[in-house]
Amino acid sequence: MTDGPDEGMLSWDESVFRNEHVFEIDYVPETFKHREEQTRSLTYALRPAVRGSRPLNVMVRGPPGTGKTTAIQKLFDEVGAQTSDVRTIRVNCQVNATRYSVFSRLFEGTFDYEPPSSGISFKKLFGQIAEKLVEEDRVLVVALDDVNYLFYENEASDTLYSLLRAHEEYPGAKIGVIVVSSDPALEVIEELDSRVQSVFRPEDVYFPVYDQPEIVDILDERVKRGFHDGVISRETLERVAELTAESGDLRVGIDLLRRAGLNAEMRASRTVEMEDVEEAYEKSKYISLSRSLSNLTDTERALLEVVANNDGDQAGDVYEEFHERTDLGYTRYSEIVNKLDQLGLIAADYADVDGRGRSRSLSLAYDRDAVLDRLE
Ligand SMILES: Nc1ncnc2c1ncn2[C@@H]1O[C@H](COP(=O)(O)OP(=O)(O)OP(=O)(O)O)[C@@H](O)[C@H]1O
Repeated sequence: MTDGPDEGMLSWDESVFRNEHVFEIDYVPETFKHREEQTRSLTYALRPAVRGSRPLNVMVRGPPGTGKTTAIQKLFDEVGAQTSDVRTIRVNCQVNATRYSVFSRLFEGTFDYEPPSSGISFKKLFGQIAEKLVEEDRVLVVALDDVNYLFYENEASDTLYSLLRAHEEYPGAKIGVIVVSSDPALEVIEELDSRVQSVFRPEDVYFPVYDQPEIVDILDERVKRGFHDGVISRETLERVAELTAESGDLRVGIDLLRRAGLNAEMRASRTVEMEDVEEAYEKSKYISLSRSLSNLTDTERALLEVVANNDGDQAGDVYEEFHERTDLGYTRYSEIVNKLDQLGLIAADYADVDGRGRSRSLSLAYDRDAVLDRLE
């Protein structure tokens, strides 16, 4: 750097970023620190598949942003590099929340094209996938990522039952299942039908939240790849880690770094300072809120908006307004209330109401304006 008058100031063609892409949501990190034990357990469960046998089923649990999806992606990449005799398919259940839609994804992963849009029966869809497996003598490993969404739609038992009993209907079909859940309130196994429970005895792999020193360690790697040298001080990075640890979701930290970098550029500064981080946090702290909202249907969004406008009201009163807006009945209403509650968007608490016995009151789990802004 020179001692000229512009020292410390960015010009138009300069950037604090060496590679902004490392802060994007779909970026798969080169290194995956502090998950050695979990990676070992997953590898152990999948090892039989590489030898041509049915792998162990696995249940992966842990709060949001603790590396579950990344671990599976890395594992599948590794299996793919070892052998072509194993087909690995990850299904995002936030998007594919019914048995039919999960199997459509499996069809696509098997044949490299989508099932006919005119629609075929579930039995046919399943039959074609299984027959292809047997014909190719391949093992299929299915990861049901964010499986909690299958539970919200009451589709989990049927989906798992079909996958786990496939070899009975299609002899020779070898399928292993990894279910991934980020809902701490969901006791995955207990909530499955007993017919599924009797065949599903998965290995347990738990992903705890990262502690602050671990977060510093992981984010430091991104900083090195993403920012030019000297852009962010250790002290500022530690503040980022401290804010990230408040939610436990590593996505907050990654988003914080990116936004703080953009804020620094906005000030035409070559360095990211505390003020850039604090300002960025006002947005980054809502990243999990934005993520949950982006997957809601129109009626679910409508209900959330009604709750936002009647924060703390009784479920019965909220229903009336919801019904007026959507014309939907009480059963559907209750299902959506439960889903929003399980997603941590609202809290549905029982309370005594004068003279009316016990009733649920619905309140928002986030700041009202933050929710309404993001629903627009
Ligand atoms: N150990 C790690 N090293 C580097 N990056 C990581 C690590 N763990 C998580 N990440 C990053 O954090 C983000 C969230 O991770 P990931 O999607 O794997 O979490 P998750 O547990 O599957 O979350 P959710 O339950 O919400 O789906 C991703 O951008 C991922 O790259």
